[in-house]
Amino acid sequence: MNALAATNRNFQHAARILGLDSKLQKSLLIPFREIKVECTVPKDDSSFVSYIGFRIQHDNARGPMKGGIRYHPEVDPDEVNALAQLMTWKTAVADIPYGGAKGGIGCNPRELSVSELQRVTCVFTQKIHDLIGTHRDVPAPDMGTNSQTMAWILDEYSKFHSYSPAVVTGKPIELGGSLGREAATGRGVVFATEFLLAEYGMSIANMKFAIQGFGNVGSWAATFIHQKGGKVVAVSDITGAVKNQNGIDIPALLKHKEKTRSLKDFGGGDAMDPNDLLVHECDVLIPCALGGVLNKENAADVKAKFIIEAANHPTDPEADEILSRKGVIILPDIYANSGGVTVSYFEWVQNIQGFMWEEEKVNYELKRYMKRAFNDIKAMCHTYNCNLRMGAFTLGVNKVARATLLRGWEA
Ligand SMILES: NC(=O)C1=CN([C@@H]2O[C@H](COP(=O)(O)OP(=O)(O)OC[C@H]3O[C@@H](n4cnc5c(N)ncnc54)[C@H](O)[C@@H]3O)[C@@H](O)[C@H]2O)C=CC1
Ligand SMILES: O=C(O)CCC(=O)C(=O)O
Repeated sequence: MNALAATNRNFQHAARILGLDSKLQKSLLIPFREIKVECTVPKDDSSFVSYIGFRIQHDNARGPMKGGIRYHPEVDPDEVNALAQLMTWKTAVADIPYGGAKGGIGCNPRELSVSELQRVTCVFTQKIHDLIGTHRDVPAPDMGTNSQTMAWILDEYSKFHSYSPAVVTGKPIELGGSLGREAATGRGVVFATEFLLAEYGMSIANMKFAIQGFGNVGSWAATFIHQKGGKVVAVSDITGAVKNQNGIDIPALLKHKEKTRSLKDFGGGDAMDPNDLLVHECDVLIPCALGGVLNKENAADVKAKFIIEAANHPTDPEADEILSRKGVIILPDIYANSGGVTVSYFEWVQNIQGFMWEEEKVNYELKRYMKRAFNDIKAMCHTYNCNLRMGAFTLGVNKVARATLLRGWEA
């Protein structure tokens, strides 16, 4: 099932539970605006290459639209649309004053030089600069992009408008980025994991974790789990996978990856087939890479008792049903990975105030927001007798529906 169909299905299920008016349901699903642009840039060898870029602005009932920009060869409009919609529910679950958006360019950043990436980013920004803005739509990093990408967007945007650091978040600290944003999604994932495990009288120490993806989110999540005494028994990324039943030395793996840009040939574990990571023996599985990786082909073979959705939309609805029948507890993406956008919100607030917070304050507030959202989701699960995904969806959809109605929406 494609990402958009799956996301719509979860939304419709939540809307039915909430008893939302059918016309309002339809209106909430249709994106506010869909932008598709062609980005042609010279390569370093002077030949030209063209990419399609998207920015889908899903909803702005609760505030400016917010969400990352992804550079990946598989970016397609339906997937960006689904990810934009997920941002709308995520910002509502986190209770931060934003709507949802997402962007993407269908390129492979691993095959482009730094100057080629800069040119693609600048052309994309030239095409969308009129439609983003501090109080309109605020991009951030996602897969394949990082603080440098945000610095280029900020620079290009500022050529058309006044200098506006709050037009993007996830920036370098030197340009008004927030302390703690780089690690925030992984840190939030680990807070969320602790809150969930505590419900079952468990903690991270000595539990076994398997992590798919070792980029921004995966590497920070692995680092914090390792620090808290959890055993990361398997890690994979696009270059390969490594396992060690006694727990991988994560700082050593980070050093190896920094040196070789790969997980291959790491001395502190055995190589494994990356396709086996999701069904590896562990207590907690944390997908931190692509969407749709848990599906009807592999769900029955998952060994984990808990799945923490650090990636966006890693579990399709068929897998959801299979896993639920097996008794696997899934902490959904729109809550589990909301630490990133929550600290993006803190960054935006700091930029608007022209003030910088200490990192301790950022991390303290992040934990507080994540705890509140967890309790709010639990309350919805209790009210509607539903699982955590529907608890999070009903929480998010209800807030957006109420804001839409209060602003005067009429059928
Ligand atoms: N960066 C952020 O603040 C946030 C990211 N997310 C989500 O987290 C996920 C990861 O994002 P980032 O860490 O930022 O991206 P990233 O680009 O820093 O890292 C992605 C990782 O996934 C790996 N990967 C790609 N294809 C793979 C495959 N087929 N098998 C195994 N690994 C594969 C890459 O090698 C890399 O290690 C995405 O789903 C993203 O939407 C969600 C919320 C915020
Ligand atoms: O930090 C942000 O604004 C958005 C991060 C993001 O794209 C996501 O949560 O999926």
